[in-house]
Amino acid sequence: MRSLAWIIRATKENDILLATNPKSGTTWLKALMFTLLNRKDCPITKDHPLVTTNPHDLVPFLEFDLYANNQVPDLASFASPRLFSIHLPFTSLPKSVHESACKLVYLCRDPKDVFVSFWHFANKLSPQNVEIISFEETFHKYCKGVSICGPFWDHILGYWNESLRNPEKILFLKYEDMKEQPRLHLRRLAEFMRCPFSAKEETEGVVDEILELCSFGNLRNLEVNKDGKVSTGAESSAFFRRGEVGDWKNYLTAEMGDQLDEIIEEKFSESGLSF
Ligand SMILES: Nc1ncnc2c1ncn2[C@@H]1O[C@H](COP(=O)(O)OS(=O)(=O)O)[C@@H](OP(=O)(O)O)[C@H]1O
Repeated sequence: MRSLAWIIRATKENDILLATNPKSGTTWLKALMFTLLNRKDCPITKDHPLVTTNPHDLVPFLEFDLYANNQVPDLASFASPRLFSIHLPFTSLPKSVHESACKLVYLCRDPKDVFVSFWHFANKLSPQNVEIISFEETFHKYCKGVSICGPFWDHILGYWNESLRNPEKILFLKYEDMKEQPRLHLRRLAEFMRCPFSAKEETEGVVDEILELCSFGNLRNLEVNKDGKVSTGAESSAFFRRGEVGDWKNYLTAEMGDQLDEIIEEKFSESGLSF
């Protein structure tokens, strides 16, 4: 990842950033946040942008898409409020994010499911002539904190602690909670993004319409996500695997599960966070 001090220096007051550790449900939240924010201009019809465009091309990553090959991307062309995404750890965010009134939504997920999701994703993206990465070796590294955005505990705790200090600035969400009570958390998200549901929308069932549009089953079965590629060249289908809570049980041995649980307990016990 590039040096990031210069990224987001143009952060505006009403920008909204989605921050995640990879494989925590970014694609889902991108779809939900895009749909929430743009629902006046893009009502939920068969012509909705999500029907023809993968969520990653609607909400770009600052570090992987916009700044990857361009030191001065044209951020002004994005409609306000602008919606961007980042995988950066909290400690890598530049001053402008802290100093502006821009808002951050952080989504985390059970690290065991994140690991399994990441391993599948990395193998799916490997060129065919490259040996697929070993499950055991990758697991060993993950437990030691070796992963693309640093130790998962630092990534999560960085945003978690700040969300406790500054709840107006950071909304901290969990994938598992979103799965369990999607309506509740979608309403919280809409409030936080300064676009709460009106009484009329509530009566008309817009909450459920958005959840259905952005559901795993719906997005995965769209042509664009079955056969298409995102702008970075990755297959769209790679972002939709199972979308379940607890799939780690199908891949990690009981010992591996215990090992990760011990690390989770050790790293998070004093934080009030649990998985
Ligand atoms: N709509 C929806 N609802 C619920 N879950 C979903 C959805 N879309 C994608 N997914 C699942 O999210 C996992 C991919 O994580 P990310 O989107 O964070 O990947 S990435 O970091 O953007 O590459 C990956 O999880 P696993 O299935 O466990 O691998 C996806 O299947």
